[in-house]
Amino acid sequence: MKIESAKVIVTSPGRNFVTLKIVTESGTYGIGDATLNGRELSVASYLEDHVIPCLIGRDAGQIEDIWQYLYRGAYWRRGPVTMSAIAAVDMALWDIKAKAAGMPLYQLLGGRSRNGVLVYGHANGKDLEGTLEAVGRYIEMGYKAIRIQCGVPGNASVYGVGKGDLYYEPAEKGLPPEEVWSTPDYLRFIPGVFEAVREKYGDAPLLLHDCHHRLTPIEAARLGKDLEPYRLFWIEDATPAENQEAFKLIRQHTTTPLAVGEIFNTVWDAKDLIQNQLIDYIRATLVHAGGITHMRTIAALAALYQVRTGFHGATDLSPVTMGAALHFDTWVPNFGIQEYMRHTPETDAVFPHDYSYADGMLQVGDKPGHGVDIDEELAAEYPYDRAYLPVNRLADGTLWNW
Ligand SMILES: O=C(O)[C@@H](O)[C@@H](O)[C@H](O)[C@H](O)CO
Ligand SMILES: [Mg+2]
Repeated sequence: MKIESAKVIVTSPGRNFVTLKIVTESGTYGIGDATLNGRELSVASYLEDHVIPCLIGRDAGQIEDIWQYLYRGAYWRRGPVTMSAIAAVDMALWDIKAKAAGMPLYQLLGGRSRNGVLVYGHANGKDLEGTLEAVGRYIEMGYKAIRIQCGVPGNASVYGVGKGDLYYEPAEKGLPPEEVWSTPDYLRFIPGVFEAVREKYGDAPLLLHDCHHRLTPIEAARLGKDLEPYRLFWIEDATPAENQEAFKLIRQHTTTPLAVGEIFNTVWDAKDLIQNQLIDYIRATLVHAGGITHMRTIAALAALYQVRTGFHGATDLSPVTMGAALHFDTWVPNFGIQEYMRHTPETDAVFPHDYSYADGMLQVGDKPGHGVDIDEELAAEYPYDRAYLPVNRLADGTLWNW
């Protein structure tokens, strides 16, 4: 089944998405997500100017060979732009192969390993009262797992406290907004938030929290210890992970489970973390870590060390990633949990899909492929609108991690 054409579709139904569509000579097509929040056009160009010319005429069924060709053949390996481009090709080719086989992608991967995909939603509030109310709303919607982010008194903004409730969009149009951060205020305040949640809603809800790269290892160790009475499911991105050894220091101080990796893009970013059991969940997901082909490598290594998947699933990952990830989640033996930040209705209209939410779980559909499409006409109505993630500074102006 030869690749006849391929194109990149950039659309912005409320936020920017980059999608690759590969069409074979038989007319069967597949789509892949190539969205990299704040750097979208770099991946669009990588695909249009450097990858697509090399795809035309190749056998769409040779998924592994094309993956190796794009990874080794680029000479310059790894990185979010390269690996997001490779991911988009990979997702589209797996979509084609499953459609050609007449089966949903999870069947092609190895069949169903679970009845449904446990997801977590995002309860957040500008203050403790608003956050407690948001947690109640997620419990009423049937969520068993809830991520909790709360405004910190004295701080104008913190990560994860959005403008809305169901939808959280961190990127802003125009140039990067600058935020100010106080770790001492945060470390003093956050344990009390989880104490209040447990007091109000009991021990049953699975509670998660995202530190979003802002702590040093010893600060993360302190927060992990302070949160132990509230038995969190995980704290995420407790400290930047370029130095994977940093997690040793956190691990030796606390039993709060650790998740990391949404900004990872190959197995090499996580190898030492996994092999030394410094983490409990790996957050890397299809769109930024080389697609289904490479995520199988990462998940297989993780399984050897009882590390489970915890795919990133923010709104800046398109429904194409969500759909393909749910097929992976349905199959992968060492599944942990799937993040589920809902997309807006206008985004869902551009990307019709067959996955659905009920009672704290997402279910994949049984259509051949990954079950997500793109309405090109509708997509064309939303031109690209440059937006950036915020930049973070400490009170003295030191540039910090957002
Ligand atoms: O865990 C998460 O979902 C966050 O870390 C994301 O919202 C992240 O900030 C965005 O994906 C960045 O684009
Ligand atoms: Mg995160």
